[in-house]
Order: sequence, then C-alpha cells, then structure tokens
Amino acid sequence: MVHVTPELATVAKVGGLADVVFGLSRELAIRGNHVEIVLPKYASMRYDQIYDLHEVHRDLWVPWYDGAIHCSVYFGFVHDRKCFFIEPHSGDDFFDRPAIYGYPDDVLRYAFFSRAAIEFLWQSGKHPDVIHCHDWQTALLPVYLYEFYQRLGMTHPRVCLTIHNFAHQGVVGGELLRATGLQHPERFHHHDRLGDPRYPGMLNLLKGGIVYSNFVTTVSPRYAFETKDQGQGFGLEGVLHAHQIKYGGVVNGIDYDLWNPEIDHHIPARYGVETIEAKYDDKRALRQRLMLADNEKAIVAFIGRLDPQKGLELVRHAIFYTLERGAQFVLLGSSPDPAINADFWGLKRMLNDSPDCHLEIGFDEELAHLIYAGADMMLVPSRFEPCGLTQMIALRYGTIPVVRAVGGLADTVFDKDHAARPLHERNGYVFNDYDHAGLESALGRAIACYHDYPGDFRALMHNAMRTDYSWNRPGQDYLNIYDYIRNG
Ligand SMILES: Nc1ncnc2c1ncn2[C@@H]1O[C@H](COP(=O)(O)OP(=O)(O)O[C@H]2O[C@H](CO)[C@@H](O)[C@H](O)[C@H]2O)[C@@H](O)[C@H]1O
Repeated sequence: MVHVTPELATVAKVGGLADVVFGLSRELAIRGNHVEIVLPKYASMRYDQIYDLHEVHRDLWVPWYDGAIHCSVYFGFVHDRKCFFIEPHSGDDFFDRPAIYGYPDDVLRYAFFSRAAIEFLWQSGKHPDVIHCHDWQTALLPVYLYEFYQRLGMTHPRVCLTIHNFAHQGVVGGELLRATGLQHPERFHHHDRLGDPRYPGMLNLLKGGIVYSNFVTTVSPRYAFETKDQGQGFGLEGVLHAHQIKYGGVVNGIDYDLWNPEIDHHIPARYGVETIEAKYDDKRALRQRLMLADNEKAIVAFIGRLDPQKGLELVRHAIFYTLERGAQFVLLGSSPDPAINADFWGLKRMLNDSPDCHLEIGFDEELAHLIYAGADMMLVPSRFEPCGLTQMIALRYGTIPVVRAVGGLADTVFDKDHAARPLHERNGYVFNDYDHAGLESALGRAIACYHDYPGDFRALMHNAMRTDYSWNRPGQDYLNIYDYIRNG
C-alpha cells in the first residue's frame, strides 16, 4: 500500500498529520505489509533525517495546463520508512520554498502534487492495492484515478482518504480544471462532484475526495459524528450524509518508539510507571532550560499550533488563571498568521518578569519532548479537535490532560471525578463549556488535586501512563478498512 501525504514526521511536519502517517505506516509494515510513502521534496525538509537519499526516476513528466512539468523522484528512508520524494522542475518552484504552507497558490501546488504522485505510480508500474490519501492536499488523487488512470488500465487500486481536519478543504476557482485537464466544467462543478456547497462557482478538493474515494475516515468516532450530524463539517455535512455508508472514525495512535519516556533521548531522565520519580528530574531540567523558578508548584503546559481551533482565548485565560492559582505555565506554539504570533509575543513581553511563566513562540521538536516529560498537566481547551495527539502523548508521559469534551478529546480523556468509567480508566480532567468558567472548573480541580491530594494525583498519573493509545488497535482498524474496499 502507498500513503500519499503532504507531511511526514520527522522530516516535514507542520502538525499532527505528520505524526499519523509516520506512526501508521510503521504499524502496517510491522504487520507484514509492503508500505511506501510519497511526498513532495520540500526544500525546507529536515534532510539530516533522511537516510540514503538518491534519485530513482529522472524523467517524470506530469501533465499540467497544456503541457507537462518535468519532475525527478528521489528515494530515501525516514526512520526505516520507504519514501519517494517528488521534485518538480519549473519556474513555479512549487516546493522549493522556505515553508510548507502559506502561499496564495497552495491549492494548485497540491493539485499538482497529487497528479504527480499518481503519474509516478502509473509510470513506475506500481499497482498498489490501496492508496491512502490524507487531507485536502491529496484529495484530488482519487478523482484523477477514476477520471483518467482507470481508463489507462490502472484498475487495481482502491483509495482510502483520511480527513484530519474539516476546517481546511482546498477551495479554488475554475482555474483548477484548466490546470489539471479535468475537462467539462459542468461535470466537475456539479454538486454531486466537486462543486463547493458554500461558495457557488467554486470547486472543493476535499469534497471531491469524499465523493471519489472508496472509503473515508476521520480521526475519531466523535468527530465523525460531529462533522456529519452536529454541524461541524464546515459545509460538508450533506456530502457526508450522502456518503455515510463509506464514512467512519478511527482514533489515531501514538508512535511509542518516538514518544516514550522510557527510551526518549531528548529528555535527561528516563522513566516508566514504576520509576515515575525520575520525571521530577525532567521537571527540574525543564525549569532550568526555560529559566523558571524551582519550587513546589505544578507546571501546566500547552503545546500546539496557535490556531483559533485550539481555543486561544481560553489558553490566554488559562495562563493568568494558572499563575493566580499558584502554579507555573509553559507554552510552546507558533502560527503562520503574523497577527496571532504578534499577540502572543505581546503576552510574552507582558509576562517576561514572571519566574513562573514561559512562552516559547516557535516550533521546537526537542523542547516539546522535554515539556511532555517535565510538565504536570497538559491543557487542550480546543473549540473543536478531530483527534488531538498532545493529550495522548501527555498521557504516556504521566502528564495529566485537562481537555474540553469535543472530538477525539472526548474519546480519549476520562474525567477523574465525573466520568462514567471505572476508576482505573479515569486519566484526566474534562470540561464542556467553551468559556472561562468551564475551563476553570477542570483546571482548578487539577491544580487543587496536585497540591491537596498528591496521592490521588499520583494514582491518576499511573492510570494515564497505563492507557494504551499505541497504533496497535487503529492499525488493525485500517487493515479491516483496506480489506473491505479491496473486496468491494
Ligand atoms: N510549536 C511546536 N513545536 C513542537 N511541536 C509541536 C508544536 N506545535 C505542535 N507540535 C506537535 O505537533 C503535533 C500536533 O498534534 P495535534 O493533534 O494537535 O495536531 P493538529 O491540530 O496539527 O492536526 C490535526 O490532525 C491531527 C492528526 O490526525 C489530529 O489529531 C488533530 O486533531 C487535527 O487538528 C503534536 O505532536 C505536537 O507535539
């Protein structure tokens, strides 16, 4: 099977999608499947993480507008995963740019990448039984498959599309049809195909992916329900209803080779459930690194893209509330939006003199590991959250998640005091309402428990570390889906 993806940890990561492809591909390989990954050859990749990179296909010509763009394909290993990197040579410099996203032609860049990926599979004689696509960036691939390549004899592959976030759909004008050679505007603009449900006259790549794929997943059952039935589909609710027979939610896993305090080389002290004391050495190291006071206080952390999705007003409120409640706060995050970054820089300056608070604005994988290990609580107050990886990584590090009950957060974190679950399955703090009182109701209980009932807090840490969110179960779920579409 082949994964076609815009991101892959640890070489080209913007968010959680990169971790998912990294973890899932390994799980599938461990289970005896032949797995390959196709992604763009970004200039901004971490080339130090790619082993044995070499050119394997010199002359890949990919149809584009009235001609074709010349591409080369490279092969290399990313932590044992077999990866093909596509490099176009044209004045557009599609991937030869400083960042992965954030350009006015993003939709066309990925429409091109999807075409290049399937053209590569076709020309190199690969006939994977399953092509697994991710998000709007690769959602056009099944459209190309069924509109062009099936006719050429590529009848074998079936396509599974995983949607990591409905907020981004790849909406574009009729230019797309001229660029891609998808003729007949009336056919593709039709509401049964790519016609955008919200913006008349526009085309929607993600919608096309839903219509044309053999199976569509999103990253938790709760988010599958919210997007289809609770108005969270950003306009695609109707399409999901029309295709509900091939739509479902699979909770992501975490790659425990990468995220595991017992073997993590980014942290100074390694620990497991039985040696949890060593976590406090990491806490000290974190304080030292961020120049925080070394005291009895709890550390509350936030790690994530600084996107409105993540509940930024509540993050802001949580910083002040945490300090007021006598705890420390650490934030690691960044945004492609300069206004949001400026906002957090302002906050950072305002809190500069506090010995109990540090805001790190930027992307720093190594620091993220130290925060997961050194913090006591991980805050995830999202407006919506398809799955969420930070709470699952935190659990593995015995760092107690404090989350809002939406999407995958509701499927993975169970409240210490209120969950309808046996005590040993409760692993964090949960709140419902998106407001200050909601946030305080959970964060306040977490901080109080840390200070007043350390024994209970320790028991919660044990529960957290014992929760199994490996790829084992989701890996099997995806194999079942692949079997289902192969035989369909
Ligand atoms: N500044 C920074 N420095 C270092 N590391 C950082 C960082 N900011 C974020 N990260 C890391 O990036 C990952 C983010 O995971 P999320 O689940 O929050 O993903 P995201 O919202 O991007 O993705 C979408 O896809 C994923 C995967 O399906 C879903 O879980 C999620 O709900 C959905 O919104 C984590 O590994 C986190 O540690």
